[in-house]
Amino acid sequence: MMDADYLPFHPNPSQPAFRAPAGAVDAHCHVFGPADRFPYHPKRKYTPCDAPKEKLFELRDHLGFERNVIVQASCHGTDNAALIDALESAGQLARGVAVVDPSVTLEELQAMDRAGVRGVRFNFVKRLVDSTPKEVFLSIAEKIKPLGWHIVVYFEAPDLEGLIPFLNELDTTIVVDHMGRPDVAKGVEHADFQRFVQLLRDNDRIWTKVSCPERLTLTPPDYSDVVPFARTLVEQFPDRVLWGTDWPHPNMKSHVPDDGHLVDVIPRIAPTAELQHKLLVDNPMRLYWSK
Ligand SMILES: O=C(O)c1cc(C(=O)O)oc(=O)c1
Repeated sequence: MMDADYLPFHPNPSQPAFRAPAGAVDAHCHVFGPADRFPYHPKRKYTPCDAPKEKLFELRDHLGFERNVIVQASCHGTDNAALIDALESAGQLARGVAVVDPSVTLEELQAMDRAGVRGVRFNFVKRLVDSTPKEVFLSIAEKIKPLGWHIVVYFEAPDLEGLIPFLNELDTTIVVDHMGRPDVAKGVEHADFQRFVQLLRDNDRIWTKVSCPERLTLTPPDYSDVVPFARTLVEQFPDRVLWGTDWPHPNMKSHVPDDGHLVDVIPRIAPTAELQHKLLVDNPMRLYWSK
């Protein structure tokens, strides 16, 4: 049963005004359960409502998108069964990012690759996971090399400085979730966000998702205070940005985001058709559908 204070995803999101280009990819979303088929992990730090693949694919069509990149969420730990099931149902219309144990075998990784997995996720957010020794992550990074997978990392802005040496040890494409979660109260010019911008300037193998204004805004459900952060990244790194709904929006406290409204933020952060095409089609297709 979901946590007492858990806010389930929006039951009927609005139709976005923004029309996504043909082939648009929701490059960050999750599937949860259903718990009776895919139980939540005993070590999870939250218990969500069920958010099955059927609802995800329904939302994809409702928002005018064509493909999904489904990211393993911490509530399922390293049991990727729900993710794999969704990938097998979607065929070429979905790819995945898994969370694996250091004991994972090459055969298991190859089976995930055949299902559509193209990366692993390293989660550093303390309220979501217990900390994992860097050596463990480095051993996983070694194991995925034969697959040519990339690494998605989820951390908060205060963690960045300490993580930079570790990120520099990962010699594969790295995708940072949700812009590294900047504190929008500090503004784009603050040293913290500038450190993140500099990280991408210094490392052309580091990408970022310009997602989750709903998590970062100080003025929910208005997302204007987050727009300058995402727009800076889209304009400075147009070939290394991805966008996602983050449906079903786990652990939201301030409000239940309307996915149609999230889509309508896109033209504000990617103000030209060319930038929108890179963000929603070219970049995710290059990273997830190039093999
Ligand atoms: O901020 C969060 O609570 C959150 C959690 C997860 C997860 O549990 O994996 O993933 C996300 O992208 C965001």
